Amino acid sequence: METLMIKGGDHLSGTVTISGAKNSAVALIPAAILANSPVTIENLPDIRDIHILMQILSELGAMIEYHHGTMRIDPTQMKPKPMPNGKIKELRASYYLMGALLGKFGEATIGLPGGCHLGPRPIDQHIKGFESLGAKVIQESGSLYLKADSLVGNRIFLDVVSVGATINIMLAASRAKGQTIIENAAKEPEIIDIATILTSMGAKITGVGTDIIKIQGVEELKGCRHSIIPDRIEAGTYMIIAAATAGDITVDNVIPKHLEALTAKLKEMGAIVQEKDDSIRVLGQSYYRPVDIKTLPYPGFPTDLQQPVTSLLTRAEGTSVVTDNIYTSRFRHVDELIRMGADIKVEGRTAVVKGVNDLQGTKVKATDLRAGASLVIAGLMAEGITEISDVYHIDRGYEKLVEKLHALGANIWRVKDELF
Ligand SMILES: CC(=O)N[C@H]1[C@@H](OP(=O)(O)OP(=O)(O)OC[C@H]2O[C@@H](n3ccc(=O)[nH]c3=O)[C@H](O)[C@@H]2O)O[C@H](CO)[C@@H](O)[C@@H]1O
Ligand SMILES: C=C(OP(=O)(O)O)C(=O)O
Repeated sequence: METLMIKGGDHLSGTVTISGAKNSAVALIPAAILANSPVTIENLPDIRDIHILMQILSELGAMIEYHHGTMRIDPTQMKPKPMPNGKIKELRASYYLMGALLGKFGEATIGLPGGCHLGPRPIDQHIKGFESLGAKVIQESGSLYLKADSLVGNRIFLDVVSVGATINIMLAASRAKGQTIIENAAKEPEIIDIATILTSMGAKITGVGTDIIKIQGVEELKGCRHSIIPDRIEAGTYMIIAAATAGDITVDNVIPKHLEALTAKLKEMGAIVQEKDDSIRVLGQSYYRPVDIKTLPYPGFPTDLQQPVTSLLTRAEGTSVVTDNIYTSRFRHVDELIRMGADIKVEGRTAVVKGVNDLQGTKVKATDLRAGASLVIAGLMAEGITEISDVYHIDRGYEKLVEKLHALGANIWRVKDELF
């Protein structure tokens, strides 16, 4: 176990290059299972979730080569082995193995997924989708057993807009007989990335990026080469860091359109944000106006940036209201921020953030991935030294965090925890 140490107060400046998107990568790797020849994925982030998925696929018999962000997955020798426990529970995205294995073998036995604790995270819409395609789904002892003699396309209306269910149904439906129509589909950029790889593999998909996606199933999917889109959540985190440290950071290798909701809020607060074709420069200020933030499915404000932006709002002069409409309890960072001197009250899905003069460094704990990111931001703003424990959560989503922040002038380092 490691602790992250941050000596706050520096104005960060320079250029940071954004890695490939975690939430695309964790779906693209399972998608590769569907091919009948090797798939090569480029621009993979070097993060914990990717290493865990690689181990899971190897256990299932895939041959994997991985060098410098490029992974070659040969799925031709894979077998439908049950995966009830173990690594499956270490990440949320293991649920994509359900759709991918169902599409490839017509069966799968997979433990229920893990991921960040943000309140209940049911997968009923994934199950509804698989059942609509003709699969029998049984849940028993923490695992799902899925079986279909043949998958047949259908019309599926999602009761909630779900990123995971949309992608999972796309994976299975790519190999179903006939057409599947997903209504009330999610529109996140990562969904377009998955549709792009499936299309390169030979699938016929239209409507991605709208709330009606049509998938015409095909008999075979072939190998291909694919490069992952930039991680808009990592990019957004560095944009917030620029604002929080009154710095001047150019966030390079991004798709500025993916970050419009954050850009608008940073400008509303008073930061200067300059967009170019594939970079965004944020010039932070010493004074910020308070703003209200409501998280929504894309293109709304992303829930994954709610925790990071809450840290920034502690610097605004006045009261901001943050409402998370996606998760019922994504506020575990708040107690830690309060320990650092923040004035925040949580009621239900809403956090009321009153600006304070300064945060003070102290010992805090990363309770989940973006809670960890919010504490890093708070630590960079705070007086004195902040010690963040349970860094493994942060390592699920941020490639080379310490190195990237160092290069921007941050005083940040890792220490190995004493065993006793
Ligand atoms: C690996 C990955 O890509 N994770 C992202 C994905 O998670 P994930 O795919 O789990 O999130 P969903 O979009 O599915 O969840 C959105 C909302 O729908 C609810 N829901 C979802 C599925 C379901 O079957 N039933 C149901 O009720 C969830 O509890 C949540 O309240 O999208 C979230 C919303 O942008 C992000 O926070 C996560 O970073
Ligand atoms: C919630 C997140 O991840 P996961 O869905 O993998 O838990 C996240 O990336 O902020």
